[in-house]
Amino acid sequence: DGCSHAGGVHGLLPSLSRPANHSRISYAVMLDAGSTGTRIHVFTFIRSGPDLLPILDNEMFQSIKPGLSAHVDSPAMAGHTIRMLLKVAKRTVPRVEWKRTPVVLRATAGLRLLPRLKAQALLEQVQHVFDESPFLVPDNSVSIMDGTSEGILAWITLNFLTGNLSPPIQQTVGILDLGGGSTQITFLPKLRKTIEGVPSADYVARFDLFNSSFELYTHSYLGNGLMAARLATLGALGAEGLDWKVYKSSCLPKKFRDEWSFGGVTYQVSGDPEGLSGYKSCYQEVQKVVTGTIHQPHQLDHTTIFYAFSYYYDRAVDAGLIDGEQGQLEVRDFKKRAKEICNKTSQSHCSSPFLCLDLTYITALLRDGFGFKDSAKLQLTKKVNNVEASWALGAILDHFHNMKIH
Ligand SMILES: Nc1ccn([C@@H]2O[C@H](COP(=O)(O)OP(=O)(O)O)[C@@H](O)[C@H]2O)c(=O)n1
Repeated sequence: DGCSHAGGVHGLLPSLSRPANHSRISYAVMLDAGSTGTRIHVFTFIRSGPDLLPILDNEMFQSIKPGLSAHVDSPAMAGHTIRMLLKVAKRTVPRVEWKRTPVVLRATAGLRLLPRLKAQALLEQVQHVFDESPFLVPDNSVSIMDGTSEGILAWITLNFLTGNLSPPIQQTVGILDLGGGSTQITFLPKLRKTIEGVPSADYVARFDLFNSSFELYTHSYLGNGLMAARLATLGALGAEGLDWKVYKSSCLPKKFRDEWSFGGVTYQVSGDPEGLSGYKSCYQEVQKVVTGTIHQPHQLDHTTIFYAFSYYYDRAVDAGLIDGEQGQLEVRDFKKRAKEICNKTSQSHCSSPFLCLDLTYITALLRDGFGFKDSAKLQLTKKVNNVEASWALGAILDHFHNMKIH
């Protein structure tokens, strides 16, 4: 991951109501403490009034691996990570603006999965680095974000970047986010039945924007991110990384054996040398991680376009399904490629030993989990107009506009 400059996302404001002399440039820094890495987003906005959405002029982005949870037993390293990333903010934001520029960190599934006190110790290190920094440190600047907010804020980002949030709001896009620890689905239902059919109240989120209230279907599944799903498939979720224990799966190449780490724990993993291999047995294994846990929304029709990012995008690239920053796929394309990779015993299977498992899991999650049809179209996305597809931008917009998410 390198740095990127956004070209400027315009046309989101009704310019009539914006006297030029009242608009000013402001900066905001959001750190995303994910389960597989920590990232910094430095946003440059042109703001004209508290009631209007700002124009996003630029995003500077950089990331560091692994995530903070890998430093669970050495919290000082977490502080070091944050100090390194804040250097990007110092280089990007003019010195005179530092004390007016808010810095915020939100942690996702990696820290949600840790014992409370251990996560707390990591966050205290972050808070300490923030307090020593020259930036504006708002109240509640360092915390673990709940899964519902993660889904809604990513929905806000993608709809802001695709120009769907400027009034009058007509068409919106849905989002599918596949992290390491958790996965999110969020969309604006067109049918009342979708809201009425939710299993519990926390599948519905409301917030206000331009005097309209939105009611979204959203849910975050902790333990169904791609790395957590690997662990669950291997039967190692919640288990310790014991030296003598080898976790096996028919999704891995028969002769493969290696160490694999997630969330600060290292596991011995291997294929099943005497047992089964290939797509069919792999599908049965990953299906167990999906069925019974994922709710199928009443309506996932063809009229709502879903933007799929994070690991959906990364694995589509690894599998050679798309190249470039965006590409359209159907759910059946994941299935077809999963079959090809899992049923192939050649070298390529061994050079990316987890690709069969990952593609098969993505296929099962989309079809058996959420209930997408094979013909459902997904917009695979890394960036829109040069800005990262992530909840980070939505979180900053919420910080400035207080959308009263509940
Ligand atoms: N700005 C971002 C954030 C995450 N990601 C990708 O998202 C995936 C994992 O997300 P994550 O580590 O935040 O996982 P969770 O903590 O959300 O479960 C990785 O493939 C990252 O490379 C990205 O491409 N760009």
